Amino acid sequence: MYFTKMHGLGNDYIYVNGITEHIREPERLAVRLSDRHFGVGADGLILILPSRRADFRMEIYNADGSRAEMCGNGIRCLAKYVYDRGLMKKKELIIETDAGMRRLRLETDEEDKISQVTVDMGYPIFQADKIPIISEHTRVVQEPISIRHMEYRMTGVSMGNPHAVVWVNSVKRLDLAQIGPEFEYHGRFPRRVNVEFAQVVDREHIIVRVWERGAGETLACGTGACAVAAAGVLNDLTERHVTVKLKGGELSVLWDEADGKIYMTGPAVTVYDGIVTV
Ligand SMILES: N[C@H](CCC[C@H](N)C(=O)O)C(=O)O
Repeated sequence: MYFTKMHGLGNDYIYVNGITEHIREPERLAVRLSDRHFGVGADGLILILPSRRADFRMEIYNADGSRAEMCGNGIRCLAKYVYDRGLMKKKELIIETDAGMRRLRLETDEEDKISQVTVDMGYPIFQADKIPIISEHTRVVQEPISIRHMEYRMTGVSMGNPHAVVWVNSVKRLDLAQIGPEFEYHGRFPRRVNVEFAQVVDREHIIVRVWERGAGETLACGTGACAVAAAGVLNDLTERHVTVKLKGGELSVLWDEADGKIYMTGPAVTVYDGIVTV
C-alpha cells in the first residue's frame, strides 16, 4: 500500500489515498502503522476520500485506532497533499469531515507548492452537553476537576472534537505522562477528551502543551490551539487574535468577531512517500 508521511508542526500523520487504495479496517491499520517501532510511526492515520458534497472527505484515526471528528493540523496537510499532486489546483477548497464542512485557503511558494494554509475551523461550541462534558452548568468555565489529588480549573470547548483547556503558570513542569491519561479517561468526559495546558505570556501569546485523545502528548494540536484561543477570550485572558506556541511551532488563531468563526493559519509539510505491506 502506498502512503505519504506528512506533519503540521510535528503532529504527524500517515496519509492514504482512499480513492486509489481500498482500506478495509482503518482502525486496525491506524494502530499498526502509527507504532513508532513496529510500524511507520505517527500520531494517526488520515484517509483522503471522494465526497459528493465537497472537494474531498477526510477521515482521521488516532494512533489508538479511535476515529476523531476533526484534525486541524491534519486537514492543512490534506490540502497540501491534493494540491501538490495535482488532484485539484484551486486555492480554495472545501473538505467534508465528521465535524462538518471545513473551508480552506491555500498559499503557495515560488515552486507552486503549498506553504501555508488557513482553515475556517467553524464556531467554537461551549455547551457542556455538546462537547460533551458532564456538568451541572450549561457551560464549563473554570470548573474544578480533581486529578491525582490536585485541583485543576478547566474550560470546555468543542471544535467538533472535545477539549478541556487548563490555565497554568508554567507548562514546563507538568508531568503529562502522569496527568494526561487521567484527564483523557476521566468520567466527566463521555467521549474522552483532548486536554490543553495553556500558559498566557501576554494578551496575544500563549504557550500550550497538549495531551491528545487517542495519541498522547503531541508536538501540536490544531483544534486544541483553537480551543485555547476561544477559552482565552471567554476567560478574558487574551485578545481574539493570538499566536499559539506549541512544542512543534506556532499557529496563528483568530476568533473573528464579525462572523463568530475561528480561523487557524499554519504550515503543512510532506516528509516522504512510502510503500508498506498490509
Ligand atoms: N486526537 C484528536 C484528533 C486529532 C486532532 C489534532 N491532531 C489536531 O491537529 O486538531 C481527537 O481525538 O479529537
